[in-house]
Amino acid sequence: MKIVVMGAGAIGSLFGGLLALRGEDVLLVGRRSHVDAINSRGLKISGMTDAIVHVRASTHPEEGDLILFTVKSYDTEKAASSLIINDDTIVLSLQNGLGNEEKIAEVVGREHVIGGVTSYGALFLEPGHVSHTGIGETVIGELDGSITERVSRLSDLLNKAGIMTSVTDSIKRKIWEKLVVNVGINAITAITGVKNGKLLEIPQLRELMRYASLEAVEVGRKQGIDLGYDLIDRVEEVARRTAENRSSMLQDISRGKKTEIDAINGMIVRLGEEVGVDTPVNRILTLLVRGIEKSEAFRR
Ligand SMILES: NC(=O)C1=CN([C@@H]2O[C@H](COP(=O)(O)OP(=O)(O)OC[C@H]3O[C@@H](n4cnc5c(N)ncnc54)[C@H](OP(=O)(O)O)[C@@H]3O)[C@@H](O)[C@H]2O)C=CC1
Ligand SMILES: CC(C)(CO)C(=O)C(=O)O
Repeated sequence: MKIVVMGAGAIGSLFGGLLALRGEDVLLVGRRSHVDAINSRGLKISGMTDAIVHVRASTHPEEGDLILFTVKSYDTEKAASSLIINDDTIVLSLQNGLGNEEKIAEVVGREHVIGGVTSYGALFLEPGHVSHTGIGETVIGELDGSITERVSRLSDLLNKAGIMTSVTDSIKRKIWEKLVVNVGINAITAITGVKNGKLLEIPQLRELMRYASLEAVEVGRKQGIDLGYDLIDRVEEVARRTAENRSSMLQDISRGKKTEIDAINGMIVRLGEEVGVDTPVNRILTLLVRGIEKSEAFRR
């Protein structure tokens, strides 16, 4: 199986690197400086995995049997348009936020797309070097909920590479559950500059986190997704488990990079409008993050 990683940044390089370490045929597709570093010195993975992986890298995709799709949500359409697929190609999105699978499906065809969420953690340190920062479950599933041979085969492939993976018949709910966690944690940490754990220690931020998550659960339920209100407590549990993390949105803001706000809190606002649920907390969080993205003063 030829594997192409579309968007070899932090998580894509880690997954591609782990698969290549297991002897899989992998091509990492990323930006020029990262590609050049990998082609000259190999991919360095540090942290929870320690390895130099000799894996091919390019700035342009080639045809693949499996495409691991790991660009940020705002790059989805452009990256999907550059894919080269055959009749049997599977495109597995591991992105955060809502709507990525649909955008990819619009470009390559729905039958090619499998959804995924991962609690693995990775950090892009410098060109040619990523850090493996967290281990968690990866869940994949067909968009229509069927349990197919190809999704089971894909799960086996990832498990063989040491990436703990299971198959679900409700990937949409899994994506929503991860979304609710990101809605609760990411924007508030990005605006206030605190690590995830502080959201539990500072009563005002904890209250805000619960309101933002609650709005997301209400919108999801109105959209017909079977989300329980206990999810709000799970958001707190994730903040506790990742207490020392600087959320991905906080990291993006600190580096002066665009954030995934539109696919996270912004998506709750948009969908809330569609189904008639008011989302004032997410609206303000979205406006603040968009404003900070435009403001030099907040770069740390
Ligand atoms: N990092 C993590 O621990 C986790 C991340 N995720 C999700 O996975 C997705 C990716 O996250 P992450 O790896 O952190 O992000 P990164 O920004 O580190 O990785 C994406 C990479 O793709 C590159 N890229 C974008 N478009 C193209 C293109 N057309 N051709 C070549 N390269 C391209 C980007 O370059 P450039 O930056 O120059 O645009 C960047 O290097 C996000 O949705 C994130 O929320 C999910 C779970 C964990
Ligand atoms: C789970 C959490 C909030 C961990 O930091 C995350 O997914 C992120 O930062 O994007």
